[in-house]
Formats: sequence, C-alpha cells, structure tokens
Amino acid sequence: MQIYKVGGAVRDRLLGRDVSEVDWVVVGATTEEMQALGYRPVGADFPVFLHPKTGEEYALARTERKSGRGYGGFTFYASPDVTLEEDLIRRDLTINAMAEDDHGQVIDPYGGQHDLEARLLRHVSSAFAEDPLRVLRVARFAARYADLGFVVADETLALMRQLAESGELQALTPERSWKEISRALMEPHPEVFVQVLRECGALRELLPELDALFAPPPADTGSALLEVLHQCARHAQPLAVRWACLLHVLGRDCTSSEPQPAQRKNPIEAINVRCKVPRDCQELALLVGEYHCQAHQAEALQPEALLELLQHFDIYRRPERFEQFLAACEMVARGRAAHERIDYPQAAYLRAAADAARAVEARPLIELGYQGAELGQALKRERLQSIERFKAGAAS
Ligand SMILES: Nc1ccn([C@@H]2O[C@H](COP(=O)(O)OP(=O)(O)OP(=O)(O)O)[C@@H](O)[C@H]2O)c(=O)n1
Ligand SMILES: [Mg+2]
Repeated sequence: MQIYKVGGAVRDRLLGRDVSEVDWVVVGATTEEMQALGYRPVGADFPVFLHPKTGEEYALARTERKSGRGYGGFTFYASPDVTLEEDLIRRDLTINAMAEDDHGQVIDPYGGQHDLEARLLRHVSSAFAEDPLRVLRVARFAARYADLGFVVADETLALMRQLAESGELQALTPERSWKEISRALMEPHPEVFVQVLRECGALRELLPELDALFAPPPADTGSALLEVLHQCARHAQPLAVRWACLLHVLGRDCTSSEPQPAQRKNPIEAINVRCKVPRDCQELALLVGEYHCQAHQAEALQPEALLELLQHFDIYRRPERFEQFLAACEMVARGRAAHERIDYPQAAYLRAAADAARAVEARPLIELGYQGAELGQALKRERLQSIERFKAGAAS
C-alpha cells in the first residue's frame, strides 16, 4: 500500500501557507488491511479511516459515482485497484488534486501547480458535478485566496452556472450548505464568496432574498452589502456579526419613514430556519435587522425610546450579545458610508446608556418592599431616570 498526502495540505504548502490539517489517500489497500493496522473506520460504508494516533483522515483511493440526488446519494467504489490518478481526477479543483509522497515528491497529473501559479480555481474534470456543494466550495476558496489574486476559471464558472440552473443545489442539505457558508463568511474576503455565488446564479438558488438586492445603481443595495461584509472581515468580526450583517438589509428599511407593517413575514427568520442556522447567529441577525436603524439614530432617541431599545436586548444578562449588536451596526454604517474611516459614536453612546440602565439595582427596591409587577415598574422608572441623567450629561 502507498500513502500520500492530498488536498489542502499539499496546496497550502506549495502556496507557502500554514497547513492546519492533513488529509491522506491510501492506494492499494483494503478496508480489512486498514483495520488490521489499527485505523478506525469513520462510517460503516464510507472508505475513510482515522489514524489510531494522530486522528487524521485516511481515505482509500476511490472513484465516486452519483446514484441519486443530494448527499447520501453517493456510491463509492473503493478498491485496491483504484489508482492515485483515478482518485485525483474526481476531486473538485486542480489545485486540490495534487498528492505528495513521503519523499516530498509532488504528483500533479492535472496541472495543479500550473493553476497555482496562474492563480486559477479550475475544476479537474466533469466529475466536479458529482457534488453540487463544490459550487459553494469554489466560492469559498475564491474568498480565501482573493488577496493572492485567485479567480474562478471561466469554464469552471460556466459549469457552476449549469449546476445552479439545473436545480441541483436545492438537493444540498442545510447542514452541508451552512458549513460552507459559515466558513466562507470567516474568510478574509467574504464579499467575494457572495459575489461568485451571484455570478454563477447560485445565490438565486440558495439565498434568493439576497440575490434580489442587486439592481442597477442607485438602487444597488447588494453592492453596498458587499462593502459591509468586507468591513466585517477587516475588523475581524465573529461569525454571528458577519451573518447578521449579511442579512441586515432584509430587516427594517432605514431610509423609509413609512411605518412598516408589523405582520409581514420576516425574511430573516425564514432564512434562519431554512438554513438551520445556529441559535446565536439567528438571534443576532433578527436583532440587527430590526434595530440597526434605531442604533444609527441613537443620540436622537428620547429616554423612553432609548430604554425600550435596550430592553429588547436583555442587556442585563446578555452583555456580549449587545456588544455584537453594536459591532454589527458599526460595520453596517462603515460599509454603507463606503468609506470606512467614519467613526461610529453611536456605539459608545448606546454602551453608556446601557451602563446607565444597568447601574440601577433591584436590591434597594426589594428592601423597600417592592415585588412582582410593581418591582418591574419601579425598576423601569429608576432606569429611565438614570438614562435621563446620562443624556443630560452627554448633552452638556
Ligand atoms: N466536496 C469535496 C470535498 C473535498 N474534496 C477533496 O478533498 C480534499 C480535502 O477536503 P477538505 O479538507 O474539505 O478541503 P481542503 O482542500 O483540504 O481545504 P481546507 O483548507 O478548507 O481544509 C480537497 O482538497 C479535495 O481534493 C472534493 O473534491 N470535493
Ligand atoms: Mg483539508
């Protein structure tokens, strides 16, 4: 049996980047041989094993044919007679389809090194279409390597477009899609991820609500959104903030003074549910969609409105979430201002207002005999006074 390093580890070493995890491919071995050597199988009918000591993934060389729609719709053909070249040709991109033997010799039958030099994300073969998730992966690699000058090859974009138009993306499970989306949002250029998905028509399939935002100027909210995402990356924001920023435009429209119907179906909620987004990301996206306009106008809010805004955040028990809200509002303001050197004094203002509300303690009121609803009212009254004092101080 021969064992080769494959995929990201080979690619990133050639790019001179840090290698975080190594994937291996094993040629000329059977499942039984692997198990006899102590490798632990990952799943019953999946020819992937974990190394007994390092825990790294070792996959038997395999060819893969599609038998049905979606994940789980794969059949694998793994056998000792599958060659390294046969295994590599069914991989997604040429830069991911290189192997390295234990002498450090690179095996590169499909021009991966050439495409690394040429900064091209190019599919290896028509087998690309076996897994529609690769459309998202390519967009994610574009987001990761944008600074190095990588772009998607024309023929690969065309293939991605075909896959999007065929409706295949609808068969992806939300779990697999979210994994790609969340990783892509954390890359240095998350806006490139959205842009590539849009160019190939995948955004219309996956997040049509966002695709609809792209229109000719001056109504091009989509392009403004890309700038907001870019600011998120520049300011190293966490995933929840990036997700909330991605969806914020689907919330309240800050430019319209019309009261917005409360009953309308909330598109942010619909996306959260459809994509099975983790709770913290869901919550923040809803809060940012609903309240970012008010945050932008924080200084103009009357004490009652200010307290009401703060109350929506449970600032007393969830201070980190409120901080993430402020960060998201700041990214939105910076991105939308199209010049990032603006200050966002609203954040400090709202933080100080929250501190004023938090400074009110319940204990003295309880000692005075307040309880239940009356205690709630008394707390509210005191907090309002505290905020009034803060506003008076801030104004002077
Ligand atoms: N849908 C997929 C997933 C993975 N691969 C192949 O499996 C390798 C390892 O996959 P993974 O670890 O997910 O990606 P990496 O390329 O290693 O990138 P990362 O740095 O994100 O781990 C890839 O390089 C690629 O050759 C593929 O062809 N199609
Ligand atoms: Mg990897």
